Amino acid sequence: MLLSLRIENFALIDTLDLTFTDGLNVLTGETGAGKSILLDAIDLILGGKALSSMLRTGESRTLLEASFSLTPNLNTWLADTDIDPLDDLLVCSREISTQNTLRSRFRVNGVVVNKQQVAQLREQLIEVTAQGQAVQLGRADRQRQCLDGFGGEPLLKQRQQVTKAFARWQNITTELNTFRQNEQQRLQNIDLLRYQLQELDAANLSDPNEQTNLEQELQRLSHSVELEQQSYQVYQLLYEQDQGDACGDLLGQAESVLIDMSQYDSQLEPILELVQQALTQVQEAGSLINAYGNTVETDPEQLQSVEARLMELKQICRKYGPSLEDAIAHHQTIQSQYADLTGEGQSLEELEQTAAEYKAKLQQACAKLTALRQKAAQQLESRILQELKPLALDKVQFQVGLQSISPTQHGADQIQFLFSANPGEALQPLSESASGGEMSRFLLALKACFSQGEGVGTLIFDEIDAGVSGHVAQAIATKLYHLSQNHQVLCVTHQPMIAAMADAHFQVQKQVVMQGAKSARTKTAERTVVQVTSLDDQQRRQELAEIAGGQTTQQALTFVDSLLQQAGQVRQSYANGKTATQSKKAKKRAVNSA
Ligand SMILES: Nc1ncnc2c1ncn2[C@@H]1O[C@H](COP(=O)(O)OP(=O)(O)OP(=O)(O)O)[C@@H](O)[C@H]1O
Repeated sequence: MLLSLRIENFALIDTLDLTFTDGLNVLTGETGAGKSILLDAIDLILGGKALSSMLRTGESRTLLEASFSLTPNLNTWLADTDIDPLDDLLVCSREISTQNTLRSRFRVNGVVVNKQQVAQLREQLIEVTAQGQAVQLGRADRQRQCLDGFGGEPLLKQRQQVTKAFARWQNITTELNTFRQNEQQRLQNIDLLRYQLQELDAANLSDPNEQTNLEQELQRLSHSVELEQQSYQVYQLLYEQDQGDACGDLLGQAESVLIDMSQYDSQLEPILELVQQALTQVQEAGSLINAYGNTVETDPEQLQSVEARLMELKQICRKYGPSLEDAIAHHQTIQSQYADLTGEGQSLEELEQTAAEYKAKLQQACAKLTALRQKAAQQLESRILQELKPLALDKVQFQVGLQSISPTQHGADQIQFLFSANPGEALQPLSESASGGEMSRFLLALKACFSQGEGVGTLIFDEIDAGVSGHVAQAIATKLYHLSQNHQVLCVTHQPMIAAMADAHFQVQKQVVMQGAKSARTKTAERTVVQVTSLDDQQRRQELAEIAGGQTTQQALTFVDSLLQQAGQVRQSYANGKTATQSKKAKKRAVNSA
């Protein structure tokens, strides 16, 4: 429940402190007096859109603060958010400043909070019903929200299921369409890769040095005759010269001479050693070249096969190289691309099957939602009719039309509120057939349907009585009073009958005052100021007379007294009804326990 409101430097308000009561709080005042400014302040505190034009002219900072009584749910929210209760209060404030840019800060019990947190609080603290909502209520989406809200937790949960199922079905449908578009390209790619794979598989590539090795072998095979002859020539030079001494013979001779010499001079021994090593190496080289010469042979078949393989590798490298190493890497890459494109991913058939399954699940979820909506629609129809009856609409017909449409994220139902205020006349869409006053009462009845049990603490009505008069206004007054017995109600009205039902009555006035003269040179200037007075009984009679008749004549005051008497009767009959219901319940409990 809203306990108090403090406003500083906002629109036409300098400073304002208001204390509210439980039950029905009524704000009255002439048109343009500033009633909506107060509601705007409450809206801003709880997350409404801030504009720099909202600040009091000449001021750069506004402070708005509302105190609410705590409820178990609010206590839980405070505990979850790590904010301490403040003397059993919840104090929400908003500071808006305009130094260069518009800045705004929300606080709860002095702790800075963000907009989402304020939005969570708002759901529990206030619900505003304004004239503009009549237009919104004509919209199909708003009517759907109303019906779903009325259906409660099970219906809202099912709607979430539908939203999830729809998102899944939409995703798979997009995937499927993309898959279909890509299919032609995919099949072409598979063909191309298959051809390349066959070619590369056949080439049997594994060693990146194969080409270099084969080129060397080619040289050897194509010069085998020369190599054989030259090997023999080298062997002779080193080892067995036909004519003259071979290198080995000459080194042997040098060795003998050096052996003799070193008998006389031991300094020659290292030289002897070098000659002996040279001799050993020459002998080894001779034996190796001899062996090599024996292996070299002319092999035209091998030469042909090397040439053919080299030709093949060159072609492969031209297509997939430039080097053999690149061609081998390309082979590995296309192997995995081919695997990706063929069968290892999802096939078109699999995707089509999954899409069909998701669609069936979506349809099932929608069907369940439709069934819950049908049930909720029946209940809402009878509840609305029940609530409209005392609002001087006892002959009204109301129906919630449900028409099947293709599934959407909100289900597969087109919802339309159908209404007829006049007996014998066909039901028409609410937005087309209800008059302004009928729409206001419909809004009020709808609010009443939602307002039983736990819910928001404060219901705010901004001129819900627009366009009505006489006994209809009285019916609205009675309904507002009934609502105020379960919730605190804050109501802006021009109707004396509604104002007469108030538990607390505030008069909003706009005055022009002289301000300034802070120094001798400063001129005084006119300023418009909104003031709010909490009326005592006497003041209240005067204000009621003012709004009833426009002047406080004796006649108007007599009318006001009759209104206050009528209000007393409404209170009394509500109290009697409540007592009767309570004793009925007590009796039932006694019977049950006996
Ligand atoms: N941000 C603002 N700055 C200055 N003046 C403003 C601002 N907002 C509203 N006003 C003025 O304050 C006055 C009160 O406006 P408000 O809408 O609160 O009146 P009201 O009492 O709700 O009137 P009605 O009964 O006609 O709806 C009007 O003269 C309006 O032009």
